[in-house]
Amino acid sequence: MTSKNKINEDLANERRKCNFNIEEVTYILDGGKEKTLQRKKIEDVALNGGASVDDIPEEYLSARERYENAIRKSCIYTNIVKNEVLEITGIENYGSPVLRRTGDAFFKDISPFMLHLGMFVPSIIGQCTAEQQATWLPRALDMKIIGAYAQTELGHGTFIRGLETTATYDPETEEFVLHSPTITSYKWWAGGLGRTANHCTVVAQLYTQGKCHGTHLFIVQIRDLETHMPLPGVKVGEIGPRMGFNTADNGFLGFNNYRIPRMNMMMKNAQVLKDGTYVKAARHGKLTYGTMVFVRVTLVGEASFNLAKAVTIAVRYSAVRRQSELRPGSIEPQILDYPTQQHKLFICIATAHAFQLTASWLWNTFTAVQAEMKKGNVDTLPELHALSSCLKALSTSDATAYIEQCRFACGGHGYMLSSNLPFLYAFVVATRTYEGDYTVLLLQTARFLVKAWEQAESGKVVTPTVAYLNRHFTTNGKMIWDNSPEGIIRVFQSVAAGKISLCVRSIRNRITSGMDHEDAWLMTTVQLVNAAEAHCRSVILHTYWNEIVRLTKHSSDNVKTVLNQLVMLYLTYWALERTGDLLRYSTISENDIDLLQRQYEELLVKIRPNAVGLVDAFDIRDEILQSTLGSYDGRVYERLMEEVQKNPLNKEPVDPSFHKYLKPLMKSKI
Ligand SMILES: CCCCCCCCCCCCCCCCCCCCCCC/C=C/C(=O)SCCNC(=O)CCNC(=O)[C@H](O)C(C)(C)COP(=O)(O)OP(=O)(O)OC[C@H]1O[C@@H](n2cnc3c(N)ncnc32)[C@H](O)[C@@H]1OP(=O)(O)O
Ligand SMILES: Cc1cc2nc3c(=O)[nH]c(=O)nc-3n(C[C@H](O)[C@H](O)[C@H](O)COP(=O)(O)OP(=O)(O)OC[C@H]3O[C@@H](n4cnc5c(N)ncnc54)[C@H](O)[C@@H]3O)c2cc1C
Repeated sequence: MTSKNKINEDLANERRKCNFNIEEVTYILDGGKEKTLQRKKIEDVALNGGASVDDIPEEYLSARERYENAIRKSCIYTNIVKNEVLEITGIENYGSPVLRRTGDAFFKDISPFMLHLGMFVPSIIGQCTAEQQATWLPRALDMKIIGAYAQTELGHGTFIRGLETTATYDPETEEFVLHSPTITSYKWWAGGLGRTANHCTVVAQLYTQGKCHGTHLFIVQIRDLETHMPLPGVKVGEIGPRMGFNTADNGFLGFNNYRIPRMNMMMKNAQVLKDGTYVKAARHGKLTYGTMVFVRVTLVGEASFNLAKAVTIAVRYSAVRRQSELRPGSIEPQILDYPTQQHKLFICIATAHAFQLTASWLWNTFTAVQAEMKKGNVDTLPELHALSSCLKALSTSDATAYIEQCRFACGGHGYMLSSNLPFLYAFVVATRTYEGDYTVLLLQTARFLVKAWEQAESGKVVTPTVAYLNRHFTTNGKMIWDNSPEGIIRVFQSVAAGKISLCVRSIRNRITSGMDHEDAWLMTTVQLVNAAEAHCRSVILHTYWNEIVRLTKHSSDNVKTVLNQLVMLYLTYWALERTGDLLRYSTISENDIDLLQRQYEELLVKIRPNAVGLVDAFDIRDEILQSTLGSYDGRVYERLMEEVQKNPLNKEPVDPSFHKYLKPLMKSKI
């Protein structure tokens, strides 16, 4: 709770109705009581200065004012983090998602420092040797240098091998010469690059001794540290207004034979020696893509957090908002009482839980794979790549759709920027594209699935996340429908196995009828995306259920009950969404589907009294929510009115345009 105002009576009633211990659920979502306490401590220190409050809301500012304001607040926040938060929590908390999320109290949109922290620093950690890290990391962590991640070009984002920027080694001077040979080779999109960064990670085609060795990463200084002027040979600027990310100064960058020292190549996975000899660390061809894998992993948690924000706003608002009448003359119901509203919102609560628990599980998988790679074992990397790709794709896509659903659930007021829902949508919809487009990433997962299918077909035991493929070859016919959580999960795995099997059959049939492998694959990609989506859905369902069982073992009865209701709602919702698939791949009958529908509607009724408690359990402070509709105290109408007072258009009773344009128009003769 963050508000000291009187609580709206409807919300107060909702909280009285809640029958479970809210803190217990918060601890589960945060990963334990210690983590919750640590988070609260960080939030207390970082937010108690009230630095986040803008006199004029940022949406009223011009592009230049907005950017300057974002820089001002980024510096305030950075100083708080450096001087106060990390003092208490220790430097190891530097990259903590808690810091990133607390930062949302300062920005409705995004900090221009985000890419420095989210990708430049991780690229130094993941792609540099220990010696290089010693040179760059302390300066970057201390914000002595500010970086961006410049990979995408005007002509290519998805197809990294097609990037055109070149880095040609010159052994005479022991330097790389960076060059942008075409208009399409200009770097485009990098966050923080346009106005803020003085350094960046540049991804370029490495040439040495006359041979191209593919894309590699380089640390490049682009601006003078004193004057901030672009250095000679560097052309840099901002790309222009966007749907969101408007305070992130996404930029363009071109080089004209611009020289950097040899040691500015990030050399953890490959090196160029002084004489120009190329030495490859022969472990895995795609280790230079590591920063993207890291960010994809973190984005699953981001999807959960942003959805949790949206549904907190929408559920609280739905408890306060009253509309229509159920019977003539009766009191108007809270809109949260409409089953259709519950149908829109409770799946969002469940999805935020599913993604949060999946994100933690994925993070553990990521760190385990990292540990193996440190020992030289890269065997688990393909599975991590397949998992992080599809989980990034689905979590960002679902979060986008559900945030929009939360906005719809708030009617007209949800369309106001002050609700924060449009900002959340514009921010999250970009995650479906950046760091790997939705379709492209699912096709990466599909490659892995087809290979796993072939292994299972030849009798090999496959890795745990696709172990259901082994079962597919030992069972005959359709999966027996079973309404238990485990039963539903098994059926979803059978759907995935069935779809992968169809893809393999299609590819083989096409090859048999004369197509080459590439065309056969291409013609099957619609099915492959579908199969990868089904696989990923089964992974999420399985992980969510397993984690709830594990994490609620010692919970109080009511917490166990409500979290079980949510996970059952999630399983049932997806079963109903996919009845076509279930009819095709399992023995489910029409009667079973009717039962599922009834079970779903009963779950809505059961969850209803705890809905506000459930969003309170996300424990997102008002400063972070930044919403007129979603604050803890439910003073929705008062806040909407207060916001009107901040509108510069209301400063004067008569707008100057009246005298300039309207009046002459009104006076003019036809
Ligand atoms: C003191 C100061 C304190 C300040 C206080 C502030 C505190 C806050 C601190 C908090 C910080 C926390 C940070 C959290 C951050 C969270 C939010 C971050 C927000 C970030 C915003 C990001 C903005 C966006 C950035 C970008 O978009 S960057 C650009 C991203 N680009 C892409 O993703 C491109 C997508 N394309 C690809 O990945 C590839 O091209 C491709 C995979 C599609 C194809 O590649 P390629 O053609 O080379 O490969 P093939 O298809 O031929 O496949 C060959 C085989 O290689 C395998 N493969 C492919 N990729 C990988 C991989 N990555 N890993 C492993 N293997 C891989 C394929 O599977 C193939 O294998 P096979 O042959 O066996 O099948
Ligand atoms: C807000 C935002 C911030 C960004 N920040 C950064 C940054 O900091 N640094 C950076 O380097 N980049 C950044 N990017 C760029 C981002 O990574 C790319 O836009 C993204 O990877 C998609 O690539 P693209 O734009 O080339 O899309 P395209 O690849 O051109 O995609 C267009 C369409 O073609 C389809 N398509 C493409 N290839 C295939 C294929 N092989 N099979 C089937 N369909 C295909 C896609 O599915 C999509 O529908 C950012 C982008 C945005 C929107």
